[in-house]
Amino acid sequence: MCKSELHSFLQQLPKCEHHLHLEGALTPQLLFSLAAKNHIQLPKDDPAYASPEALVERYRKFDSLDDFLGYYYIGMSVLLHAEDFEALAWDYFQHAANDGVLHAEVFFDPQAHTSRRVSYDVVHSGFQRARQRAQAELGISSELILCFLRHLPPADAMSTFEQDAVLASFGAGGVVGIGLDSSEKPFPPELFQAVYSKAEAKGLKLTAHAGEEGPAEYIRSALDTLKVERIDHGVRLIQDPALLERVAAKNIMLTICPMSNVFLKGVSSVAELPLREFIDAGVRFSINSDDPAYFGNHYILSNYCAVQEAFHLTTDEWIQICNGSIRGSWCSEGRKEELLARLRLVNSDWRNKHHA
Ligand SMILES: Nc1ncnc2[nH]cnc12
Ligand SMILES: [Zn+2]
Repeated sequence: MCKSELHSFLQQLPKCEHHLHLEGALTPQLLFSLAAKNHIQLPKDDPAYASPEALVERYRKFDSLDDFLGYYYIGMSVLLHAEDFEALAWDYFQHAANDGVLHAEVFFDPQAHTSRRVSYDVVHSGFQRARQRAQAELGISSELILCFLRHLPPADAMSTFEQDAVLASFGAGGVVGIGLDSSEKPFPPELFQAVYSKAEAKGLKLTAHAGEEGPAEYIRSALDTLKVERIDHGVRLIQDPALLERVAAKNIMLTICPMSNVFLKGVSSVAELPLREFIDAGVRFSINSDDPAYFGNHYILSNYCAVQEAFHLTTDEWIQICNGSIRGSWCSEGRKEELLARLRLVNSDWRNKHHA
């Protein structure tokens, strides 16, 4: 629970999450229980794997994206069966529901599983079951975004994209778009132009991580060469005023992850993020949790609260942020209307209570 007076308002806002790695929702508790169930030996030479508590302590000391990614890829080695992927995603959706998420567009990393001989169908079917359950039991609509790992060769991304099971999951299979993640430097977006161009031809939505640790130039390249309509993170946009103006004019949405940036030492506190500058320049952004199980259990509401405590936004500014985040979502127009109606209701309730 955050300290802000606006906590109940922030809780009730109809949230859309656009930047959440399902594998990053693997809590140390679930990690250890799946390791035991699946007889996976966790690294013996790293004291962090002595217990879930020791792992939580280690996660507090990440010093960079790559330091985190080392643990992220070891963590997911416990996921073997469709029911494991389902349990992982279901755990996330329950947190999301508690935090007032009504729509979630979630990333997953197929190459990190197929390279361990876990088939795409196993991964996808587990996530699908959790998505259906989230819709039926929690009222959360969701989409999947298939991410390519940029530290692997672009040819690997292409051969993943072209697998029959992958192609079959686009559209009705819940995969609405593609993304690009993992170590940002030295893997500039343009390396992946060919696979993005194929995805565009299939009508998929396009996004990419850029400007998290990498330079603003990576944001420009993601826009120019990959033709993305969103940028994941994008905080380094502040270093290039002309590009910032272009992003604002084109209504490109940044999917910002405040607590992730603090945990991975991109900034020393949330207050250091250029959010005031983005708001003043008309840059659209949504607020997200990235890998909450690795970043102090800061799910989306906790990220909203951290932003409020750092920037003291007005309720009108929050309504603006949520409005942009709904409009920038990749759900149907009908679903957007439902979410916007909910937002109007929260706004009018708040006004009635506080301006009566
Ligand atoms: N924050 C992040 N940046 C890049 N790749 C990731 N994969 C999971 N989380 C990530
Ligand atoms: Zn991310």
